[in-house]
This record gives sequence, C-alpha cells and structure tokens, in this order.
Amino acid sequence: MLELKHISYRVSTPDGEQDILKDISITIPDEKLVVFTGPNGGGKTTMAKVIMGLAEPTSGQILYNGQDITHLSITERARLGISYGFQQPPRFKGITVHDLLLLAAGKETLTKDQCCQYLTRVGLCANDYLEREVDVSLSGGEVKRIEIATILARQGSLMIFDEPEAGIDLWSFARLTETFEQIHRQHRATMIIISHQERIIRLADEIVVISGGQIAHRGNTEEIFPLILADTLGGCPVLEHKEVQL
Ligand SMILES: Nc1ncnc2c1ncn2[C@@H]1O[C@H](COP(=O)(O)OP(=O)(O)OP(=O)(O)O)[C@@H](O)[C@H]1O
Repeated sequence: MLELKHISYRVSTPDGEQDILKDISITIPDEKLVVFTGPNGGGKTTMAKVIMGLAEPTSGQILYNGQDITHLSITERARLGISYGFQQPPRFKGITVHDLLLLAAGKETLTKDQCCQYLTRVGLCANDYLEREVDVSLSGGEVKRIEIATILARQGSLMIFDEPEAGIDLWSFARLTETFEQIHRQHRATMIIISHQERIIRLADEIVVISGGQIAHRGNTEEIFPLILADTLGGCPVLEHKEVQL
C-alpha cells in the first residue's frame, strides 16, 4: 500500500515561491490500477517524481507498505520494488537494449525469448532491437517503448508510467493497454498511470484528477468521466469578459 500524507512541494522561481503540490493526501491499495489525469501543468509528473524520490517534498510523508520512504534515495526505493517510466525517457549511448533489459531484470542472463516477451508487449521485435544502442538513432516512440519494456522486465510491485501513450503508434498502444490489463487482472503489481488517454483511463479502478497542485476529483470511471467531459471549456481569467475574434 502506498500512502501520501499531506505532501507539499514548493519551488523557488524568479517570480517567488511556487507551490506545485499543495497538501496532497492519498492512499493507493495494493494491486490497484490508478490513473492520474488532469490539465497540463496540474502536478501529475511532480507527484510521480515525489513517489519515486526524484523530487523531495517540502513537507509531508510517504509510506510504502508501512515503511517511511520519504527520505529514501531512488535506488533504495527501486530496491523496494518501485519503478518509474519517464514522460521523456533518457537515452544511453553505448548501452544496448539487451543491456538495459538485463539491468532492469537484475539477472546475469536473459534468453532471447525472455527479451522478446518484454519487447513484444510494447510492439517491438527483439531481432530488430536487441543489439541496438539506446542513443539518438532511436525515435522518441521507440525509446519510450523500450523504457516501458524495461519496467515490465523489472517486475516491481509498484509501477509508475508517465504518459505511456506519448509518441506511440496505435498498434503498439493497443498491445500496451492489453499488457496493463493483463498485469492488473493477474494482480501482479500496483500501477499508477499518468495519462490523458480515454482507453487507459477506462482501465482504472480509480481515477484521480490533479489540477492546480491538488486532487480535484477522485472516483471510478462512471463518476469521473462526465466531469472530465463537462470541463472541456477550461477558463482564462484574462479572456473571461471578452469576446474573442478569431
Ligand atoms: N522545479 C520546478 N521549478 C519550477 N516550476 C516547476 C518545477 N517543477 C514543476 N514545475 C511546474 O509545476 C507545474 C506542474 O508540473 P508537472 O510536470 O507536475 O505537471 P503535469 O500535470 O505532469 O503536466 P503535463 O500534463 O503537462 O505533463 C508546471 O506548471 C511546471 O512548470
């Protein structure tokens, strides 16, 4: 179980202090699939980074399976089974896809068949990719899919995916959503997926709408979808009282 208690995250900007996360408390039970969604800049990625240890909260506490992990390093959290797939994954010159899968799986060897199983889940063929370097020669969508494959290879207990749909073609996306469904059905891990994609949102046990650094809404698909659909007009205080000529 993951528990965030009164988490705040404040940064200094040229315009002064800015509260990116404001007193967020949430409990995510084991084996649930929870989707964080909401408007751009709402604080979703920051939440994920705080959970993974990439950003230290200004105040509050994070518990994982009862253990206080607030001040643990990324490596220590990874050892506890927490893994995070970046919105924009890094590239590793000189490291092949096979090396990365091996590192992620924490094993001395992986057969081609095993690598193939992870890569197929994200729509990649081991024959084409295993010996390729994870460098600038790969497209954004390829790097993204390789990173997701490494998270699958890690087999952690809490997997956080940051916009897994970004840059991924429809065919690979369909396979990926099936993979999320399968992990969920087989109770293999807790998943937090940051997403704007209806198909992923519909997989969730719970949808958490994060806006303005706070949890704006929480609920299941039936409760949250109408709210998302009704809130498509947005709002801009500058334009509020003016007719815009386009
Ligand atoms: N270190 C920082 N310094 C200044 N501003 C920051 C910092 N980190 C995050 N922000 C700001 O905090 C807000 C929330 O960012 P975050 O990336 O968490 O949003 P998000 O909900 O994931 O957005 P998106 O849907 O666009 O990915 C944004 O306005 C961002 O510019």
